[in-house]
Amino acid sequence: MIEFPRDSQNTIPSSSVKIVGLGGAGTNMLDRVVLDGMDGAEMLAINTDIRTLSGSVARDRIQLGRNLTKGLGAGGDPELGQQAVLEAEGEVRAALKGRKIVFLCVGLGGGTGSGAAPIVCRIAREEGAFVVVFATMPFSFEGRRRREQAETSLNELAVLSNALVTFDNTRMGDLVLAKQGIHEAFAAADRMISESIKAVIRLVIRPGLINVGLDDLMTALRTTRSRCLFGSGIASGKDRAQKALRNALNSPLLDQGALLRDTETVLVHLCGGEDLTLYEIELLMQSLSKHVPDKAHVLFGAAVDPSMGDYLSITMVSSLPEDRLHAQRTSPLEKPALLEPTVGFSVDEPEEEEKPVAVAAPPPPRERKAVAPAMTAASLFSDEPVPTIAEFTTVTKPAPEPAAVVEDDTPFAESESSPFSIDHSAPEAAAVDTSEEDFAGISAAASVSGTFVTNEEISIDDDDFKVAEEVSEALEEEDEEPAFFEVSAKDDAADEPVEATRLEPEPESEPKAEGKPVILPGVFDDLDEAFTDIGEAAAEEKPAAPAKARGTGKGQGELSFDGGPRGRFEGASPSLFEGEDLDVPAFLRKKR
Ligand SMILES: Nc1nc2c(ncn2[C@@H]2O[C@H](COP(=O)(O)OP(=O)(O)OP(=O)(O)O)[C@@H](O)[C@H]2O)c(=O)[nH]1
Repeated sequence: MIEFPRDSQNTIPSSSVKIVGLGGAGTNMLDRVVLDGMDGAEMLAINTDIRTLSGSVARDRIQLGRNLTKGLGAGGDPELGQQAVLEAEGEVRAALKGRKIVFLCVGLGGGTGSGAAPIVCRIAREEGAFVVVFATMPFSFEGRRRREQAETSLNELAVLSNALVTFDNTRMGDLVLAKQGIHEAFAAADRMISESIKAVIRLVIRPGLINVGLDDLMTALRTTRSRCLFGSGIASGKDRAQKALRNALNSPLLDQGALLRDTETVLVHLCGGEDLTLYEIELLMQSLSKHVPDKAHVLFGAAVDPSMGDYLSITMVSSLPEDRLHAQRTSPLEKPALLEPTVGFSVDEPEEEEKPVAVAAPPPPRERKAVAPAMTAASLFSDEPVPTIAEFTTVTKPAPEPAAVVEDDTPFAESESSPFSIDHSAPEAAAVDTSEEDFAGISAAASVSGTFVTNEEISIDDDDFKVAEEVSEALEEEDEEPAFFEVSAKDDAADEPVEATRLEPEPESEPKAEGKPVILPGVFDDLDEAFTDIGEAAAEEKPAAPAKARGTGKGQGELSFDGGPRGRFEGASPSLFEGEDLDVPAFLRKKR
């Protein structure tokens, strides 16, 4: 059923809207909103950390815990964050007084955000505001403690807020290439959150032909143990309605549209320029109805905004009970390879639509064998250019803990402010506690790595995706033995898929990693760098890098720069490309 709410009194004046950024992450999100340009709302930054606070572009700022934390952050302790906000309760209350709607942006997992968010939320509600919380959950690599702190705070916010929109940083991190830095992952998350906030604000404050009110928003975002689904898309030109809808359905928070299939209520808002026609609206709503259950309650709003020009935007907001969300996530995606990921509002680029997704593949000259490639399902969806040289590296599974995974709070506890300020590009700064054993394991693993070179681009079809998914799943299995895959390239012109066959570990004498470290795709650079530094140190007859950050370098004596270990390719005829033996690991070839 489609419902057309017509009560224009239900919308609120923009002067009554306040966007609050709380804690380090919240302040960064708020800054992103300000920098992206958001009219019609006041911005307020709240934090314990005076350094981050004073760097914020928000006009209004409140420092928490002046006496308690004395300008420093809460050091990852929510208890401290809670006491700090209670110290400034009067100031917070005064700043929120008279607001009709408050958007609270916060990164959960740290001390200030997790501890103070429920209290700020309560104060805003007591002041009569409708409170929408945008909260991020920590990356999985941040460790269990942060995740638990985030969950506790999230549960409180679910009860206290009117609407809760949750973003999983890990999930949004999938939007960037695995090898890109954590800054990129945070930036991608912030962009998406900023677009979501702007879309929701537009939805409720822009006067429309058919208005959407706060009660509609509340209906769409029921809070008790449910998570928000959100998608928005924008397009112009011919078929703009269809394209905008497709872009919205591609939003990662809708799991490429899959999550809508189980929803009960969807709020849909369209906005176009003065040439927006009823016919377009009807077409779009008809298409949307194919993606939601027949019984779904569709709340609909539309607005004409001359500044949209030829563009048409669609915003969809819904929610799904958490148990169904988990069930959905464990079921396989249906057509993932055909959909491109979008970050919040995506502008349709018709020329790029036809391009096949490209992935580097091994060349045909002779069938090559390699062990678990650094290829994940996420990397297949990335619209970043795909390299033509794909490095395939041994990936072994953890026992007991992966070397590159941080299980405690160390990197953030060490910093008084947002982890955003950590220089992750410096390997010494990263909390990679690589043991001697791990390092030996990594050397052994690296010695059997190979490199494939290709100039070809191949298109990915569903079968190829399944292969990638299988590889990806193997990488995620917790209690597995080392996962080895034989990867072969077939002739794409003949429309044959890339194949990856799981291999049973061979009992031969080849050195295998005993410590079973996980080499995550994102740490390849660091490892490569570590090897390079050790190689340089050896060449200059200097001691290798300090053991704490880099491992001890044990086993490096076996690595020779002349010829180099050939691992699995030992004895095979060399694969030469532009005078280089591709069977020798790349980091060794660099040193020649
Ligand atoms: N999206 C996004 N998430 C961030 C950013 N910085 C940190 N986070 C996430 O937010 C969580 C909380 O970090 P902060 O906001 O810096 O911590 P805090 O709430 O200020 O707490 P304290 O630092 O203990 O005072 C982290 O665990 C990260 O998962 C950011 O810039 N963007």
